[in-house]
Amino acid sequence: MSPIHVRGKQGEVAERVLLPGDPGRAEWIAQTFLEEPRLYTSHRGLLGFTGRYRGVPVSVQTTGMGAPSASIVAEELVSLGARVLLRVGTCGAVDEGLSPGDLVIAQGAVPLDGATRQYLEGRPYAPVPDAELFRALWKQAEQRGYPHHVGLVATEDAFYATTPEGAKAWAQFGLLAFEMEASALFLLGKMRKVRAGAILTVSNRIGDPELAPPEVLQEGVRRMVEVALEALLEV
Ligand SMILES: O=P(O)(O)O[C@H]1O[C@H](CO)[C@@H](O)[C@H]1O
Ligand SMILES: O=c1cc[nH]c(=O)[nH]1
Repeated sequence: MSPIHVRGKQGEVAERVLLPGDPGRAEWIAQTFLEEPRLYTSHRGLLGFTGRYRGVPVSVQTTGMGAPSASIVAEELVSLGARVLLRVGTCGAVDEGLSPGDLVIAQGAVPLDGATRQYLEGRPYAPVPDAELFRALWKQAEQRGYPHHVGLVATEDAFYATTPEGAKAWAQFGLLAFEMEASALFLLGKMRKVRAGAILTVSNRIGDPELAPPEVLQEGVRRMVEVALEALLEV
């Protein structure tokens, strides 16, 4: 029997899973990086593929946008046998030192989202990634010399509610960027005893009306996926 949303069957999802928000990115990753990719679910547009990377089974599963959708997908992936959940996403820069196309390796995610709050039932908590996955991401980015930043991100619900002024206020607490899924994935990693991590590409500055030029964004995403796949093989 398949779960309600991720309509894969037992055995169709690999232990190691990349999690982009965007189904187009999932398809591109599967076609560009995986050997013999096979679609196991397309329900609700949450495309999921399994193939091999350097001979090792890897899945790439769309989360959709936001922690409510990502948490549903993560729970169902775990029920299907996933043991490593690695978000490959985009983010809006807060810190002045970040440029479009740079990579951000999340060391923790401030949980501004409602899904994490509901799971925690009001408890204060600091969602952090799996330490070994985090270390592998950092090492792989460093080895390749790709511009990258390591630190705190915030997971928000309302993309358009965050203003440049609001972002500036967060910058004083060391926040690098905003995104919309990491905190719930990190929390679920701890709750369900699987490894979770997140690497992001800077797609814009908070408040920009447009994303970075396509070629800059595409090269950042390509680097992010390369780093993510190599890190996946280390855990
Ligand atoms: O590019 P993805 O992985 O979707 O990530 C970011 O982009 C979406 C918002 O545009 C949100 O999902 C946010 O987290
Ligand atoms: O949450 C997000 C994600 C990407 N870009 C933003 O501005 N905000």
